[in-house]
Amino acid sequence: MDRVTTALAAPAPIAFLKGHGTENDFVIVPDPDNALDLPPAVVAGLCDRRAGIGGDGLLHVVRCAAHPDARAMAGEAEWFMDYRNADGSVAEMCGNGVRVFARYLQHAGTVGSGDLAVATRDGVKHVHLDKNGDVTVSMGRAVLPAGDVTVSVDGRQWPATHVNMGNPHAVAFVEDLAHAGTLHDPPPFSPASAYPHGVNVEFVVDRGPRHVAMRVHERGAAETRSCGTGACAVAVAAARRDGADPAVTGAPVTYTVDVLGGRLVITERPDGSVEMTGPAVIVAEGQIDPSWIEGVQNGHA
Ligand SMILES: N[C@@H](CCC[C@H](N)C(=O)O)C(=O)O
Repeated sequence: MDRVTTALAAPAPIAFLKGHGTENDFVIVPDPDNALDLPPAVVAGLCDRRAGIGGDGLLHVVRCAAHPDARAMAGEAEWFMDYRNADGSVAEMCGNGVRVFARYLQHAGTVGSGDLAVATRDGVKHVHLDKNGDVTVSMGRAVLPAGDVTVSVDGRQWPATHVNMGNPHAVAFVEDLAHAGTLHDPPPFSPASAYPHGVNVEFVVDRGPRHVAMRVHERGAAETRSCGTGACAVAVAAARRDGADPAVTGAPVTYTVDVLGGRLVITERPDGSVEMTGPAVIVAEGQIDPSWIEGVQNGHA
């Protein structure tokens, strides 16, 4: 009798890319039809710098029409940035991420240079892509909720400005960026009710007229070398501290924000919209072994 051998089809490898914007780095997972299961443990595993690929976050690239959180935006944008922090949590928005997301679409040949709409959990963002140069994103308006907030590190305490850029930020002006310490842990803030879902905390010093430098502890990650929404929050907080409000004067205000991984330029316009310009780089492409993902899901990767 003939033996019939049934070959089990091996699960297909999953494509990924690695990219960064001012050294805020991301694992990019193209998944146009939203076919992949990416639970928090898998995202955290992929972002792990020793056991995984490594990144401050993950950009899941999905068509709006295929994702329940983005379907309503499908008329305005084809692509949805399903952003995840390195610990697997979901965030509303990522400023460096949206530039890298757009650069990926250009790199893949999906879009050319020029203007592009990208859907995010904070709505549709309009991006302008230079062929090889910087990427500019219209980030929407900054909201500055009233109320006093303080943040502290190693027994030092500072008043902070609460700025919402779609995601929450506490911006503290300090005398020296070294005062933020190692930033291994999230800086405690007060009152506890100010940020029920956690917060990104920026520490800022002046470098010159309309020029500041910052360090950041990102919610769901750790200290990162840059944060785009954070740089926007910092620019708006610095402008208000310096008595500049484009909505009052009718003139745009531009700040240069130095981050550990480079430089971002932020302009606030009289209509309140905030524009960010900075680099976005694709570094590598590869394949994820599906059996590794299975191991992470079963807790033994
Ligand atoms: N790195 C990002 C912000 C990512 C999200 C943030 N950690 C949050 O939880 O809000 C940026 O460039 O804006």
